Amino acid sequence: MSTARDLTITEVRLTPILVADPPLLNTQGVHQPYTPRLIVEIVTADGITGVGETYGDTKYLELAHPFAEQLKGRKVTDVNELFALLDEVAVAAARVDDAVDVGGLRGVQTADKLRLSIASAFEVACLDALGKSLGLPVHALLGGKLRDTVEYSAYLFYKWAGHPDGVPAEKDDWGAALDPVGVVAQARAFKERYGFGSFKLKGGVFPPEEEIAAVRALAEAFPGHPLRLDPNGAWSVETSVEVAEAVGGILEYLEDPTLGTPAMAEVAARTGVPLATNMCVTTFAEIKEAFTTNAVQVVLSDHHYWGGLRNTLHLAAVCRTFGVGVSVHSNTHLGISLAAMTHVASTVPGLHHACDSHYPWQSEDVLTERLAFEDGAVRVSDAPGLGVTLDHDRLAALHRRWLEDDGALRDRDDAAAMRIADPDWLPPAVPRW
Ligand SMILES: O=C([O-])[C@@H](O)[C@@H](O)[C@H](O)[C@@H](O)C(=O)[O-]
Ligand SMILES: [Mg+2]
Repeated sequence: MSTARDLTITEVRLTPILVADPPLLNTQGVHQPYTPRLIVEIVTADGITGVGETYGDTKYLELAHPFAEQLKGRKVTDVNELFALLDEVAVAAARVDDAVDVGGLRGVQTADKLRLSIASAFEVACLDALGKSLGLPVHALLGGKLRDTVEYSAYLFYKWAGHPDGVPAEKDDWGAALDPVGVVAQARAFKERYGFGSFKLKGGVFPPEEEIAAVRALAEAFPGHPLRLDPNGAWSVETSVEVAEAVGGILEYLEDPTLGTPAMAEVAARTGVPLATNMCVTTFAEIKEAFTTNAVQVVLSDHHYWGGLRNTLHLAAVCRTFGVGVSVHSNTHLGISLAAMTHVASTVPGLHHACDSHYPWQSEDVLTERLAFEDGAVRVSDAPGLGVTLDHDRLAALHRRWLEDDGALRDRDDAAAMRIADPDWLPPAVPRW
């Protein structure tokens, strides 16, 4: 007996929130005490709700609202149409500078990329709703999981013990990490708490010799564990080559040592150390130059800005064709996105590198139950949809924080956060070293 379903979208709810974030350092500055995210809920005529999550800065919100309007009356099965509608969402010229996005260190900021960063949350919400309606997990809608767990890497950051005095913030229990001893202690805590077997250090914060020392200390403390270093393009080609010569032999890969595909190609040619990126290949248009010049050996897909889970699979197929590895990039995110990342990663053939996730740094979430890392991995859910449940009280509380903010925190700005501690701070000119 067939059951008639009505998967027409009757309501789309957009809830901007601010979530607590520890004082994590990167080459631009430091994370603000609260960071914006956008939670998307899509409700069908049958009363099923699908959820998605993406960046929540103003430039994304101003696109999400008109896009949400266009979705009403369409069906959650019409995901291709959702992407066709994207072109109709106007992006203000001021938002497009084709320059590196200083807030997120995730490559150039084009109109398409901004649109895709919104569409991805709607795509995930549609797939969640469709999965719930069919009684199937999202991975089944993507063709089925190839593994039962997805491995993640510990994401180590140089970090202050707390946000500057007088700045309203949540406390964290990770302590400071400002030298090799601190970085190794942080790595131990990650391993003890979550069982991670590989480590990525966010670099570009201190002069390269200090970061080389930290990587060597990690290698000594955790022999045989894969290590990565990611200075977000802070180094010149010469500095990148020097670092590669110093620690290339103990790195699984070096991530975005320098900015731009030609410079990455030069480092790759001169060192032979595998290079990964979430900065120079961030759109389909950037693939040809990077792959034909052997500039990168691993692309880290961020489903938010690549345009969702299906686009991540398209990217994985292109990477496979060129013999380039693929894995998952992370910026600050919550459990909805971790679930989405885990579903898609479970379906990618030949996933040879542990994925990135900031999730352990997020003490707050909008779910009734947090996702768990066991032995450094997240179990792939077989429950319908993403397998997560929104906690409406938590969502409301984090939205209230966003409403009460005077605007200072609604757009991530790591340099502004650094200026609270160091009033003369400006985002460093690149290359910084
Ligand atoms: O959160 C950070 O400070 C990271 O640097 C983030 O902004 C990057 O997008 C990212 O984690 C990366 O791998 O480049
Ligand atoms: Mg990176």
